[in-house]
Amino acid sequence: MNPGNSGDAIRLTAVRKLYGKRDNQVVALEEVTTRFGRGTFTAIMGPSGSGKSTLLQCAAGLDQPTSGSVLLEEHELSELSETELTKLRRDRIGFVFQSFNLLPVLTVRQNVTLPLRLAGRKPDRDRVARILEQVGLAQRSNHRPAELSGGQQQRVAIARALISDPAVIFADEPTGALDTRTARDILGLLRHSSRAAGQTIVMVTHDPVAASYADRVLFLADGRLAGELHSPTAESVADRMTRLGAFADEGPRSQPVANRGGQR
Ligand SMILES: Nc1ncnc2c1ncn2[C@@H]1O[C@H](COP(=O)(O)OP(=O)(O)OP(=O)(O)O)[C@@H](O)[C@H]1O
Repeated sequence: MNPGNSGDAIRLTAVRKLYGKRDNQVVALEEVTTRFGRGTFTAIMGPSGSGKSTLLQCAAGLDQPTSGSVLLEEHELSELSETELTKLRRDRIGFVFQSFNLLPVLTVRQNVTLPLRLAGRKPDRDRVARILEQVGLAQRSNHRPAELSGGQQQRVAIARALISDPAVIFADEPTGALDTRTARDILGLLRHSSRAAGQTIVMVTHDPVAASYADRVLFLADGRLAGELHSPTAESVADRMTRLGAFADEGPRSQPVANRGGQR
């Protein structure tokens, strides 16, 4: 292990990401430097198009920065081959997306154990039972996704992310498709994973209430870091988002009061 990195699960240094060519080039990320401590839960917020998903994709090794470095545990991602990256993602990273990405023909149990079986590992019966219990799906293990509610499907996706005991879980709008109550269950589950199991959670969200479950919120604006909040509350997050102009077209109540012209 890199001795200088013992407290960090992920470290980004001067990460830049450009899309497109010359005259229609988009700067999605500009000089982003930050770290994600082991066992911490971070929410990433910012206006639409500010680079949140790009940051998540680069940090998870799903996309390559144009320049800069991403260290995930002791691995410099740009130095890994595609095969090594695939193995790292499979063994050390869990993903949860808004769209669940479950396979409709498989049962809950088969969906949850799929990552292990793809990796040629035999699922441990007790562990599978424990995780299904933890996400409240013990009674549903033989059902197919179409027989479950949206919240239950998202819990299957979380169980699937947890099954290989990943060091890091990346979640992109994991509660975007869920009602408020179900969303809170899911967020509680993610928070529990960081507190009880020491997993590092990085979650993109638009929702200040969802972000308030995290230990820290990172704000992005125009591809740059625009501050962070520790021990966030829904109110403090909403206030910061309003100042970043994120809610600008949602009506007069959410307009900044004190600032003119969007200045911060
Ligand atoms: N594959 C791509 N090709 C070209 N431009 C892209 C691509 N992916 C993202 N972008 C651009 O990069 C910028 C950042 O996009 P990104 O999806 O990371 O933002 P975001 O903050 O996640 O947005 P949202 O909240 O709307 O999902 C945007 O201007 C977007 O149009």
